[in-house]
Amino acid sequence: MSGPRLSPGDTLVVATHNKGKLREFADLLKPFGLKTVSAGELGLPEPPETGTTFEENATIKAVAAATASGYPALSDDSGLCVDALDGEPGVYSADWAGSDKDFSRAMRNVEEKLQLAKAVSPEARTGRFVAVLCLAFPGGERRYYRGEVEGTLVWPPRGTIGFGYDPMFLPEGHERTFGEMSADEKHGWSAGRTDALSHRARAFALFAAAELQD
Ligand SMILES: O=P(O)(O)OP(=O)(O)OP(=O)(O)OC[C@H]1O[C@@H](n2cnc3c(O)ncnc32)[C@H](O)[C@@H]1O
Ligand SMILES: [Mg+2]
Repeated sequence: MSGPRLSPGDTLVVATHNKGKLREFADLLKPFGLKTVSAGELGLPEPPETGTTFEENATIKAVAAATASGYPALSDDSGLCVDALDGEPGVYSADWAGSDKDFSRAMRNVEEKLQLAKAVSPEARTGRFVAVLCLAFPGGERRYYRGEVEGTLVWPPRGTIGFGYDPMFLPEGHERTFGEMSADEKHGWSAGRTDALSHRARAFALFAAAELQD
């Protein structure tokens, strides 16, 4: 690959203010020997996410962090796309929880809209989690990695592990929601593997293969 590279010992800014994502990135990045620091630890503000695609918002967050810090930065823009709701909440997944980040309310909102759409059977309640990672360098170079996982929206929510919409999301081929899975089970990935389960771990596996191997 041409352009700037990441090497063991380098500092990488994890350009998110979401504690759930930060925990997951700490797990995923652990084997690779980078020095990681979060945007919050650096005192960086949360940039307004004015894009209409995951790629645009991931770019805004990574470029802001790389520019302000002078280090390479990895952002994650993600969300839950529900088929019966024409892909909503999608890039607005965080907004549905309001300024107090109340995801019980956000999940109830999804459920109410599914009821209005008469989406009752599991086949009518399909959707996916999407994550787009942007790796941005202070010099302007950017690279993108995307992961998706298909699943079904269940009601009532199940489990208290994880964050966000996890308790409502039953990944295809599994019997437990993300809210009932340990972090390792939700990732479904460890260093050296190419497969993964969650949208974030799938995107991360592509990032690791491209950016963190010799
Ligand atoms: O922008 P940053 O600072 O990274 O944090 P955020 O929470 O605002 O993140 P997004 O803008 O990407 O919004 C995505 C929302 O989608 C939800 N989401 C994304 N990945 C998820 C996951 O693995 N499990 C549950 N919910 C998830 C979560 O609630 C996020 O708040
Ligand atoms: Mg956000």
